[in-house]
This record gives sequence, C-alpha cells and structure tokens, in this order.
Amino acid sequence: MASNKSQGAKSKNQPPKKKQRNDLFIDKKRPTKKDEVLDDVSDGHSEEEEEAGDLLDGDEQMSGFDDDDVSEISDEDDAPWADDFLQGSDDNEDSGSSSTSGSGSDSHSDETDIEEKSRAIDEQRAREEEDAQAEMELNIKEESDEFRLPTKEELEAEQQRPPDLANLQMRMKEIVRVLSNFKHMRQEGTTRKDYIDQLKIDLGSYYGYNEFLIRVLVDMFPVVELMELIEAFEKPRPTCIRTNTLRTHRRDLADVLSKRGVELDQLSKWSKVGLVVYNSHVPIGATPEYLAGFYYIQGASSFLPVMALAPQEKERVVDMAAAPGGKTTYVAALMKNSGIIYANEIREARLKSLTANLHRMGVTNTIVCNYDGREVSIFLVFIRI
Ligand SMILES: C[S@@+](CC[C@H](N)C(=O)[O-])C[C@H]1O[C@@H](n2cnc3c(N)ncnc32)[C@H](O)[C@@H]1O
Repeated sequence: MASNKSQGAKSKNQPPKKKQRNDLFIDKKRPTKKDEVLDDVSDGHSEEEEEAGDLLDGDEQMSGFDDDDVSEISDEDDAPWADDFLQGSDDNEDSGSSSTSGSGSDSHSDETDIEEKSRAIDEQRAREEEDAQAEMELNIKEESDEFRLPTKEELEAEQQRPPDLANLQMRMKEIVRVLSNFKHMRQEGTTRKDYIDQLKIDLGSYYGYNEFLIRVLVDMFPVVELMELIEAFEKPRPTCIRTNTLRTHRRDLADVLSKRGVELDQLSKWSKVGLVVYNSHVPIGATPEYLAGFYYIQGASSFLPVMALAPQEKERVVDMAAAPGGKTTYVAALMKNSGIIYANEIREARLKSLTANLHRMGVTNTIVCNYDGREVSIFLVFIRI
C-alpha cells in the first residue's frame, strides 16, 4: 500500500522537493485544506482516493498561495505538521529523489521546534515548582498554627486520666514535625528543649521505656531517626536461620526445608548463610535438619558482630559472653573448626545450652569456660575477642 502510494506520488511529476515541502506545509495550515488532506490520508480510503489526495496536493501546490498566506502561516508554531512533513520527506528520499539541502533545513527547523517546546516545558515546570513551594509554605504555616504544646495544667489533668494513646501518638508526630522545621513551625516563646522534653515524656508513656533509655536514645539520634528506630523496635522480626556451613550448604538446606513445607527465602545480599522463614508447616526448631545441626535459629542482626570480626582460620578467639552459643558456632564455622575458640559464660546454668549447641552444630575447636569475663585478664592477651 505504501509502496503503491509512493509510486503514485512519483508518477505525478512532483515539483522540486523544497517547494513541495513548503506548499504542503502551507496547505496543512489552512483549516479547510487541512481537513481535506486529513480526510484523504487518514480515513482508510481506497488507493485511488489516496492517489487523488496526492494529486490534490499537487493541484494545490500549483494553485499556490500569495506571500501573505505564507508569512501568516509560517509564524504559527505547529509542530505536528512539521512531523508530518518530515515523514513525507523520508518517503520521497526513499523513492530516490535528491533533496539534501531540503532535508538539512527540515532537521534544523525540527531542532528549533524541539528546543522551543523544551524551553516551554522547562518554564512550565519551574512555574509549577514555585506554586508547589508556595503552597507547601502556606500549609506549613497553617499546620504549625494548629499545634501547640500542652500547658502545665493540661499535663496535670492528663496525668489524672488513663493514657490516651491516640492523642500521645498524634502529639509525638506533631513534635517531630515541628522539630524538623523548627525555625518556621515553632510556637512563639518555646525552645527546642521544650519540645524535646515533652517528646521524652510522651515516648515514656506510649512505649513504656524508662527515662534512662529514652535519654540515651534521644541523645544518640536525631528525632526523625529516633522515631523510625522506635517504630522498628515495635515490629515483629522475621524468623531467620543461619546455615551451618560445617554441615551443609545454604541451597541444599533451603531445598530440604522447603520439601518439608517451610516457606523460606535467602536473607539478603549481605549474607551468604542466612535464610528468612516466612511460614512453616513444621516446627522450625524440631526438624531432623535442626537436630542434626544443619542450621541455627538466629536473628539476622546477630550475624553482624561475627561478620565484623571476620575470624580467620587458625586464629585464637574469645567469646566473652557465649551462651547459648549462636555467635560461637558461627565463628567456628567461619574458622572451619580450625584454631581455638574460648567460649566463656558466667552463668553455670547456661553452660548446658552452650555445650549442647556446640555438639549439635559439630563444633570441635572450642573450649568452654565459666568465668566472669570482667575479671579474667588472661583473655585480654587474645587479639580477637
Ligand atoms: C545475650 S547473651 C549472649 C548471646 C551469645 N553471644 C550468642 O550469640 O548466643 C549474654 C550472655 O552473657 C552472659 N554474661 C553476662 N555477663 C557476663 C560476664 N561478666 N562474663 C561472662 N558472661 C557474662 C550472660 O549470662 C548471657 O548468657
């Protein structure tokens, strides 16, 4: 179809390409002519009709327009027509007619057009950003007007009632919001300390933390991070297991456990031995693989001190507070049961679980001791503790 049309157009004795381009452009700019052309091109008409459309273009080119028409039309910014024209130009090039200079000028006008559009988009975006900023500032101002710290009397009245958790939560949020933009949102006559003191009281009431812990946490973290941390503490942790590489490989373990109905996945990229258990149809602490020491049930965060220590084969390592042996058994696996580990535990009763886990996990390079780690200065001669 396209080739037929192209042939038809070729046989119609076209005017020089550049002129044809301008005339087409002009033609499309005139609403009535444009409609005609659009009808011709897009209505799915027969080839004859399309050829007639091509012919019509040619007729109109011949009829021409005066200079006023040209200038009036060429002042307008009408990119779709330029696109249409460029398309037409390609067709003609395919058909073998030569028009190097014409196509150069096309791409130039096209580039200018794109630049203008791009500039207009940038300007529009800048205007929108300015509006958004102004709106945000207005919102902040309105919101900050709404929140104020409770008075001494209000706090005393609050203490007479059971804690209103929803209200406490809302107030903590508001305090964090004000502290995050203190200059603009502070209540007149208040200091940062006023807000932080109130936040400490509310954190204590809401989460049940004691004053000491709250003070340490508030001193340690910026308020936004502090709230994220405390909220994270509240979330239940997923069950994690650590593959015992003295006994098996993670993939083999995952295969055998999933056959038992344990839904699990690799922990994350930073651990080669961790698996997260999402759901299990069997008790994860009583599978044959567990009893055979193929894995240890261990929070992912407990992997980190051992990974940071990065114990090497044949080293001598002390685990100063070892029971029930989670980290000791991981250290032993990384050392491939070579070197020596001193696993110390102050509480005699906990030595049982420690030794039981060492046996279960196949650890053979460890000596268990029962001292107060603070008083055993001999441990200090060890490089890795
Ligand atoms: C959180 S547990 C250790 C967990 C262990 N590191 C693991 O990964 O399984 C803390 C242990 O340290 C012991 N402990 C506390 N103070 C100690 C001390 N001064 N000397 C030796 N052990 C101590 C406790 O009895 C307790 O068993």
